[in-house]
Amino acid sequence: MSHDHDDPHRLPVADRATVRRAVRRLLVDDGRAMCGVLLLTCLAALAGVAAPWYLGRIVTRVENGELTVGQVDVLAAAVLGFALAQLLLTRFARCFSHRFGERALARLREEVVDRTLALPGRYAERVGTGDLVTRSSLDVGTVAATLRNAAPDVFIAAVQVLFVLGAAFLLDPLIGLCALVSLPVVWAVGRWYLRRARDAYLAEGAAYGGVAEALNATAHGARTVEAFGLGARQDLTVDRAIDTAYRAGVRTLFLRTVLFPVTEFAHALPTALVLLVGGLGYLDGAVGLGTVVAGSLYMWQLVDPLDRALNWMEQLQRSGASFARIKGVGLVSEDPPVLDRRPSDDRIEVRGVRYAYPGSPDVLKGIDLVVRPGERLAVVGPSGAGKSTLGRLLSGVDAPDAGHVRVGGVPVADLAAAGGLGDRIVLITQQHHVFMGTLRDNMTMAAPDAGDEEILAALALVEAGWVHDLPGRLDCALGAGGVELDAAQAQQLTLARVHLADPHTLILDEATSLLDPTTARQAERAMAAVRSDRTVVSIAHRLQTAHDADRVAVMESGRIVELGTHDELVAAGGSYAALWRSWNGEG
Ligand SMILES: Nc1ncnc2c1ncn2[C@@H]1O[C@H](COP(=O)(O)OP(=O)(O)OP(=O)(O)O)[C@@H](O)[C@H]1O
Repeated sequence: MSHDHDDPHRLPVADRATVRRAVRRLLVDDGRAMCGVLLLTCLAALAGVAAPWYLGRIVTRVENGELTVGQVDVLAAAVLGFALAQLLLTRFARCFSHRFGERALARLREEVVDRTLALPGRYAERVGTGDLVTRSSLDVGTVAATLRNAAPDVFIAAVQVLFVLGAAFLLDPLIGLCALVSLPVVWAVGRWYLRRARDAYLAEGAAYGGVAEALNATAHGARTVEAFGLGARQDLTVDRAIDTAYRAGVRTLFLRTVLFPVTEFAHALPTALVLLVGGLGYLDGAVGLGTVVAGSLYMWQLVDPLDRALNWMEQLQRSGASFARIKGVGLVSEDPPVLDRRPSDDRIEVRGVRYAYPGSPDVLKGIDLVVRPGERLAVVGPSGAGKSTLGRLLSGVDAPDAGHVRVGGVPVADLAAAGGLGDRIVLITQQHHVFMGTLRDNMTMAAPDAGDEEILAALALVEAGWVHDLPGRLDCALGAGGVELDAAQAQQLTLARVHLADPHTLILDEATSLLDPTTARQAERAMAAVRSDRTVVSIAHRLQTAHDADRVAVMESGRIVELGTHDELVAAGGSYAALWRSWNGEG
C-alpha cells in the first residue's frame, strides 16, 4: 500500500499504483467533461495540422501547374480558416480543461477535509499536526497549481505532439522518422536537468539568503563590529557567503547552459533533417516539394508543445509527490472500535495504568485511582511527574499501554475514538480554539440541537456579555476574516461550549494560568459556573485548587504517592504537607 504505512507515528504516503488509481478516479469522476476536453483538443490539433497539409498541397499543385492564382487564393483562405479554427478550438479546450481542473481540485479539497476530520483524534495527536497541516495546505496548493495550469497545458501539448507526429508520418514515413529524432534528446536532457535542478536551485536560494544574512548582520551590528575590531572577521564571513553564492550561481548557470542549447538543438534537428532528407529526395524525384514544405512546417509545430511540456515537467514531478502525500491521509487504517455497550454509570476507574510516549521510558508507572461521581479531585506534583499525561488518558486522548481507564466499565479511549465521549468527559486545556464560522456554528458543534435561547444562556453563564456587541450576534463570523476573539473571550466561548455539551466530568489542565489577574478572576468565575454539579479533576499548579478540592492526589515520577483530603494529607506530614507548608510560608 505505502512505503511507511506501518509506522504508527507517521502519516502514510500513497504508492505509485494508488496514485495512478486516484488520478484515474479524478478523470473518470468527471468523465463527460473529460471527453469534451479530449474532443475539443483533438479538433484543435486536427485544425493545427491541416494548415501545413494544405500549404504543401498548394505548393505541389502550383509546381505541377494545376492551379490558377484565384484557386491559390481560395486555398490560402482555407489555410487561414484552419488557423482561425485552431485558435478558437484551443481557446475552448483550455477553458474547458481549466474548469475541469477546478472541479477536480474542489473534489480533492473536500476529500482532504473529510479524510482529515475522519482521522481518529489520538492518531492525529500521535502523528503530529504539522505534517497534516502541510499536506492539506502546501501539498494541496502544489496539486492545485498543476490541476489549474500544468495538467491542462501538458495534456493539450501531448495531443498536439501526437497529431503532428501522426500527420508527419501520413505525409511521408521518412519525415515522420525525422520528427521522432528530437523526442529522445528532449526527454534525456529534461531528465538530466530535473534530477539536478531542485537541489541546485534550493542551494542557490539558501546561498543568496546567506549573503543577505551576512550583509545584514554586518550593517546592523556595525557599531559592535567597529567597537570590537571585528571588521576583518566580518569581511571573511561575507566573503565566504559570497563565494558560496557564486558557486551555487555558477552551478545553476551550468545546468541552464546545458539544458537550453541542447533543447534548442533538439528542436532544430528535425527541421534540418527534413530539409536534408527531403531535399535529397526531391532531387531524386522521390519526394514532392509540397511534402518537404509541409514536413518542415510540422517540425516547427513540434517546438512549442515540447517546450511547454518541458517547462511543466518539474511542476508535474513535484505535484506527483504532493498527490501521494495527500492520498496517504486516506490510507490511515485505524478503524474506530465497535462499542457493544454503553457506560453503566459515571464512575471513572484507573487500574494498573502504565504509559510511555514513543521512544521514551514510562511516564506513568502503575496508576490506580477511582474518580467518584460528583467529587472534585486535584492532582498535584512536581513538573514532569505525569499529571498532564494522566489528564490525557482520563479524557481518552490516548490509551494506556497497560492497565485500563474506564468510565462506567467502558474504556474511555474507545469511547473517544467512537465519538461517544464528548458528552461524558471533556478535557479543558490552555488552548481554546475558535473555529472559522459563525458564533452559532462554534456553539452548536458541541450540541447540534441547541436553540438560540440555550446558546445565549450558556454564554451568559460564563459572563460573555460581549456577545451582544458582536455584529449579527450569533450570526457573527468568527476567526480569520471575521471577528477575532481575544484569549479571554476564546476561553469563555470554550467554557460555554462545554456547558452546552453537558459532560458529567471535566478534566481541567491549568486553564487559567496564562491570563492576567483580572481576566483570570473572571475566567475563574466562568469556570466555577461550568464546574458546578460536575465531577472535576483539576491538574493543579496552585495549591489553592488542591485546598478547595474534595481529595488531592499527589504524583511523583509517574506514580500517585499520596491520596486523601487536604486535611488528611497535611496531617500525614508527607510531601503534600511539605508543599503546603512551603507555599504558605512563601504566601
Ligand atoms: N508529547 C510528548 N512526547 C514525549 N514526552 C512527553 C510528551 N509530553 C510529555 N512528555 C514527557 O512526559 C513526562 C511527563 O509529562 P507531563 O506533562 O505529563 O508532566 P506534568 O506533571 O504535567 O508536568 P508539568 O506540570 O510541567 O506540566 C515529562 O518528562 C515530559 O517531558
